Amino acid sequence: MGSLSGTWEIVEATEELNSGNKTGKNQKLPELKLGYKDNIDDDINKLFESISQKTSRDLSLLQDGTSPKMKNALKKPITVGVARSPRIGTSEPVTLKQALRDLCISKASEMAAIKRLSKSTSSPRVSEVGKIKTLYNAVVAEPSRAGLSFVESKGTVYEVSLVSEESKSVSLMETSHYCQTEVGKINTLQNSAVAEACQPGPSCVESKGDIVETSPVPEEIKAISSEKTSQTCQNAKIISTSEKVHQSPKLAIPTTQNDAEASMVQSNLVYSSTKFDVQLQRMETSQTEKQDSAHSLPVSGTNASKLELPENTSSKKLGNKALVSKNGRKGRSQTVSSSSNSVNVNRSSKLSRSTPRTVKSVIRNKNLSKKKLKQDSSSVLSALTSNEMNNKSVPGQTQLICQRCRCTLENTSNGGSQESIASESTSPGDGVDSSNVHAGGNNPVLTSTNCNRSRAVAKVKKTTRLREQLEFSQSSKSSQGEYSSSTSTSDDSNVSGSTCGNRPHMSKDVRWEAIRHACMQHGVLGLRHFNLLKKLGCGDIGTVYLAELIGTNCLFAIKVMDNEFLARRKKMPRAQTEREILRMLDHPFLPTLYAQFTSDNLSCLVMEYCPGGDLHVLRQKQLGRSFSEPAARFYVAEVLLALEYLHMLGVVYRDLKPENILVREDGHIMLTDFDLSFRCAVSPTLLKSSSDVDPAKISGPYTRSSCIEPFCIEPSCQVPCFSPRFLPASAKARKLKTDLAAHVRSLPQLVAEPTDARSNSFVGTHEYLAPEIIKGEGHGAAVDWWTFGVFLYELLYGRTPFKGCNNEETLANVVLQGLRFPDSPFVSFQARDLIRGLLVKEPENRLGSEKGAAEIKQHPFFEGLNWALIRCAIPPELPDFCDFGISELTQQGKGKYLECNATGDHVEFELF
Ligand SMILES: Nc1ncnc2c1ncn2[C@@H]1O[C@H](COP(=O)(O)OP(=O)(O)OP(=O)(O)O)[C@@H](O)[C@H]1O
Repeated sequence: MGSLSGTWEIVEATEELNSGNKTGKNQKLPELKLGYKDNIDDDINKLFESISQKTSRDLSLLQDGTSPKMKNALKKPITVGVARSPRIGTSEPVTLKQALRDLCISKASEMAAIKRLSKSTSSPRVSEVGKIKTLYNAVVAEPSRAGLSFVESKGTVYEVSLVSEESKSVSLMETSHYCQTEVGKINTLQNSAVAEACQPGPSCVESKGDIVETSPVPEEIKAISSEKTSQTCQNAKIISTSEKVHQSPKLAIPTTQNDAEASMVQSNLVYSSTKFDVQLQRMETSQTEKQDSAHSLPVSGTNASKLELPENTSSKKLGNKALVSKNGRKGRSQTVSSSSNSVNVNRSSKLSRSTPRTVKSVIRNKNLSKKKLKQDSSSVLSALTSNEMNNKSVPGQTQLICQRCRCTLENTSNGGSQESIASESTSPGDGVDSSNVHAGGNNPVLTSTNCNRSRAVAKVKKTTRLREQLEFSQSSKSSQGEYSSSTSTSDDSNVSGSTCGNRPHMSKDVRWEAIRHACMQHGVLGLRHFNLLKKLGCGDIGTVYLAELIGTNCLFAIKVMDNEFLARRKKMPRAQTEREILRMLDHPFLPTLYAQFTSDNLSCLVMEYCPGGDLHVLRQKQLGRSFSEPAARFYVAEVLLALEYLHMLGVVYRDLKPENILVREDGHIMLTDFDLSFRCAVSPTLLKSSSDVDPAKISGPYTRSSCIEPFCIEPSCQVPCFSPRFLPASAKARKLKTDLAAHVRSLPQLVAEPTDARSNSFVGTHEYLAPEIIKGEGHGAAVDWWTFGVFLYELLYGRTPFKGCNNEETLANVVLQGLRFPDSPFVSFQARDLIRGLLVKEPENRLGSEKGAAEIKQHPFFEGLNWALIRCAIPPELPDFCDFGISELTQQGKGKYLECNATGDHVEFELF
């Protein structure tokens, strides 16, 4: 045979087979026709037989000196029933040797594949069956590992719930049949993705074409607590690669970190590729109804997170499957498919009103039960807020009081509504209090009809109860009242009136009572109801006075702004911004706005009074004009929390400096002055942090030791018997700490601060301006981390780091000069390291630019700090803190600083 290989040709010619030997030349080899319907073994056998017969016959002929005519005949194409190429109708000449080799290889491959399959299903490249089996295994294995379970079949709908390790009850029997189809492959792919999403670890699913490979989940990740698991389960990453195009589909289901926010689960599926565009989309195809199966996983609550899988499609369409999240169709999740060649990674996700991914079955310990309770409360609260109380809600008690304030209703109907945080919300109704709403959520609007009011009262009562419940569950050991992450918005009117509101963290404040009482008594609050005692200071847009609400012994700081002046100087927008931001705030380290009104073209903001002066003045009073490190740490920590909160509300502060940090009566701080802030949208995102930690940003001991609250383990807390014998206790403690720190860092991180916000304004204070502002490149939230670094520097060293002889030089230094630390006073490595991380000139490399305050909080400078209880921490001692008694102030203030005609409408006093 070998000697004749060059003379024999086998040409696939299906057409010729069908047309019945048009040339007539093939008639000489009819026995080589192989039928499509014969099985491959028969075909091969026949082929071999024919070839051997012909070969021996021709050989004998040739040897006998047969005519060359016969040789030519042997070169004619023969028809082979089994097409080698999918291009049917075309002929491809193939040598006999090749054909035989192909056949043999093919056969051998088949055999080997079958053999391999019988041993293991791990190799998906064997055949379709192999692939499907592999995929099937992926489905079976992954959910079971990730705590997913299939429960019921509902047509084509896959319901996938996220359950923890404990509740893994997998009913796999129902899944077997669907894996026999291409739909099964798709479903498997998707389920793998979902399963991966629930993996409490950083593993990912890689899909290469039809093949799904699932990386194992590290054991230590599995071992995290179920609470952490549920958090972790919100994050997922899928990397899928089709044959030709690499894709990076991402399934990200970010969730909020705190309990109140946990009620909102956001699903964001980003699945992009060029050829393998994947959308989650239901495809109604009757043809495949039989093939499809649905598997629903047990979910607690009525709203499971559902993924709806496409009903069948042929394998050719696999690359273009659309996977649809049911949530997405309900508007709960976003589905983003990329167009070709663009990997659309939409990391941002919007908080939706979706029902929380509850995991009742998993909640076994008390903590989780509590958390669940809180989630339920908050979800109900948020539901009420969004659905029932939209534009109507106010806390019950205040509502009742304010109902009697005719002024309130008049003001409401008068409009005076101004744009507020939420686009849909307006907040008229002066004299009406605020309601507790989620940040950036719905601001209440009180309607003027009694009917609506009474309905609102009922709802508000309900909400108040819920909020109390929530507050109760959220309360810490602090004796200083409740803290809630929710925000109150006060009413607003630039016409006239007043605001009496109630903010959770100040709900027991007597000043609220005083304001309410005044509201009831006078109807409309105005300047005439205050004794202006002292001018506290004068800013760009207004003057701040210390004032007493007449007859109440309650002191307030009233910021008075002349509207005409503002309009002339085009500063109205700044005043407006400040007013809007103040209305949103409800935080212990940010000012509380008690009321606002307009009198005689003067806009007035009634705020909490801080008798401790500002940090700039306080610093001057320190020994060496700088704060000790513990004092500085205390102040910057509180400022950090305030900034974090502002960022979460979509406020980039931009004007951080000691002058704007006021000291409260109790020694804690209050960040004021928001007229230079800018507001932006925030899209809370859950980031995987293990790979996200950029070691370049953090040097020094960060990698070795870090505050890992709440798992922080001091060496003194070590239980010696838990330490391995061969390790000294301190080494063991260090190792444990490092492990835990690494573990905490590997957990997903909620980023609820604006990371993409942009502004081009040139605002700030020279010595505090970030390089990107000076360069006019556009800036975002990272400017606050720059100023935070300058602020810390100034507190510790008594001067700012880039100060020049004049403003121009200062600006040049900010952009060009490297950071230097003076030799004295002595400042710890950790403090300098933090400053170094913050004062990075490129905003994208700056500490905090990626994950916001959370990134900064983890810095060793704050090690051991109990962030949650910082309000209970004892503030630094205040030097000769001069707290005027109210009577003294009243005596001092009357007529001395201001001339205020309290009885009439006309108010005269020095403004600027
Ligand atoms: N709630 C308050 N309690 C005590 N003092 C306050 C209070 N709010 C403001 N002040 C003081 O009043 C002064 C003027 O404050 P204001 O915010 O109007 O101006 P500013 O801080 O100079 O900012 P800007 O010029 O950007 O408006 C400040 O120096 C501040 O110390």
